[in-house]
Amino acid sequence: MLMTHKYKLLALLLAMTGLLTLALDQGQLKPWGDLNWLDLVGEGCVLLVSLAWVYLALASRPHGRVTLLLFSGGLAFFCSCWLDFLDEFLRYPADQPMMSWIESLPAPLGLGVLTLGLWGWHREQLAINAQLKGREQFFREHQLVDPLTRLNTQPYLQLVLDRELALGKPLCLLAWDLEAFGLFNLRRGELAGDRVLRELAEFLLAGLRSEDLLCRLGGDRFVALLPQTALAEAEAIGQGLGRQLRQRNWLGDSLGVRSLALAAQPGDNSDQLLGRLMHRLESRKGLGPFVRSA
Ligand SMILES: Nc1nc2c(ncn2[C@@H]2O[C@H](COP(=O)(O)OP(=O)(O)OP(=O)(O)O)[C@@H](O)[C@H]2O)c(=O)[nH]1
Repeated sequence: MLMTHKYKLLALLLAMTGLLTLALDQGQLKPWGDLNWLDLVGEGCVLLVSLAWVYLALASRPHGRVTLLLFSGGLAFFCSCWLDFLDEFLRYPADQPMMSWIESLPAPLGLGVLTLGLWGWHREQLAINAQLKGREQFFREHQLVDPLTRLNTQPYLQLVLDRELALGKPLCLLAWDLEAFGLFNLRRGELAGDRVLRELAEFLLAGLRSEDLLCRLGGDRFVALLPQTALAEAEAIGQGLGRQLRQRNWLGDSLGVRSLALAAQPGDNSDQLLGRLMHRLESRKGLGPFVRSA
């Protein structure tokens, strides 16, 4: 990510060398004995922190207005800190206040712009949180995310399931299993297989309700947890999605999807419930898919 911002990094380097040249031109080196080491360490730390802000903003963000605000604000603040630091080594003539202005002005300006950028980042995060609602529910633990589909994985589903079952809330699971996916991979290649998995994840996510939690259970299986849902309602949701799936050409003409709904029973834990679901899915093999693309 950092190298996509090479022009911003270049601007930072230019600002640094420009200010260094200006400071050396305007000031005179202090004698070694006049250096205040405590100030030097303090100013040095602030300088490093300001540099870390710029680095973190650039390393974690793509191009865009918010990134530009964060970078410009961070850069202005960094310039102030840089001159403050150089100040410790240089003495400027008392009758030339220019260096003191250049040193003082960018800091408040930069912090203002940086705050605007953080506000933009906050609004962006709210939008992303809303988008993530169907992918994560109560825990944010990103080792539990499948790198291909960005859906949560089985351990995460079990955490949420155990929590819901312990509360005694009624719920259903809705599962999808690609039929003959291994063969599809062999014929069309793994990359085409990956694309189908990603498309299916996006499709299911878009079709489920915001309170449902969709996870990938490894390989070609997806399971959604439908809280406060009766079996008939879960089956209707599954059938509705199945009808829409038939129109999707990315499924390919050789690929089908089995789908199954299952209600939690009183006293179930996540192992028992998922075990029953997998057993029922397995026993459907060979009976033909619920959904086959047109
Ligand atoms: N492209 C791709 N394939 C995967 C991925 N993970 C698992 N697979 C493949 O998914 C297939 C799953 O095999 P099975 O569970 O036997 O399923 P199937 O081939 O659809 O067979 P049936 O379910 O019996 O119809 C295997 O061939 C795996 O190699 C992945 O991330 N990407």
